[in-house]
Amino acid sequence: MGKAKIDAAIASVLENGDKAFVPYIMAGDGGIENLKEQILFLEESGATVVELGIPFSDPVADGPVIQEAGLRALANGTTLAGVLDSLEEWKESRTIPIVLMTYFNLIFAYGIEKFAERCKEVGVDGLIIPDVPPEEEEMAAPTFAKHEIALIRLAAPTSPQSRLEQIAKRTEGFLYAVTVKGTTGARTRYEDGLPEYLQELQTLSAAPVLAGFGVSTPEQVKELGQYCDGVIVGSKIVELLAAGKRDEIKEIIQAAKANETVSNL
Ligand SMILES: O=P(O)(O)OC[C@@H](O)[C@@H](O)c1c[nH]c2ccccc12
Repeated sequence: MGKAKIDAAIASVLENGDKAFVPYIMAGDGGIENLKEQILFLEESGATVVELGIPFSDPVADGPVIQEAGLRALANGTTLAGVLDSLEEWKESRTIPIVLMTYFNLIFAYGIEKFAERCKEVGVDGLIIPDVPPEEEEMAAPTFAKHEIALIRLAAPTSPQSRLEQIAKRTEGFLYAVTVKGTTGARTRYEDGLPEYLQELQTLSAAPVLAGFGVSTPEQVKELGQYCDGVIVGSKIVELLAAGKRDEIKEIIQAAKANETVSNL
């Protein structure tokens, strides 16, 4: 459970010569009653960890596709407490680790200690909290550490070197390497110097480095995988799941498995 479960899941794909694949979905998009089936589909399709977004009224780091999914989820009554209850109900049915992506306001309103305890109870293994910078994480990080919940830190191409070092040293579970400046969403082109940036993060980080933001095709998954330990895909998965295009989701996940290289980054 917790951080150790994420560590083991990623280590096992890497030992196999594959890359980790982390799909992001918005909890409650399509109805909270379908959350179990959606996550089990991702598990069966070969995902390594699921990143589960909690809908929020002011999603400052989200691009348009995820914002809309959040609005749909809020419109059908999805709440943080409701998502946690759902995860608890069927926790024995899944083996895939769960990482919640949530803004700090929701955690603060819930109560940091109570939230950490509840995460442990329902089988949440890690957290991504995009609006808590390293300078401010002290108010919550020790509580999550006490409950062995991984706090996954985000590194951005705009972070200065000293900050990247600090983030890479502290991260737990994996290091989330943000590949582009700006919000989430599909892109057709990466920043110049991305391979070097990812390789540098690999040398700084003791934890696996996973790249996310703007990845949407099986080809991009393969390309990026050459420079890091795996990829995270959000907007494209959200879009395909809402459209019922599950075969395309499987193709994207499979691209992380096939251990071949392509080069036109
Ligand atoms: O949607 P993209 O471009 O594939 O990027 C992943 C991303 O959506 C997911 O990890 C995420 C959703 N909301 C976030 C907020 C901050 C950081 C990351 C996220």
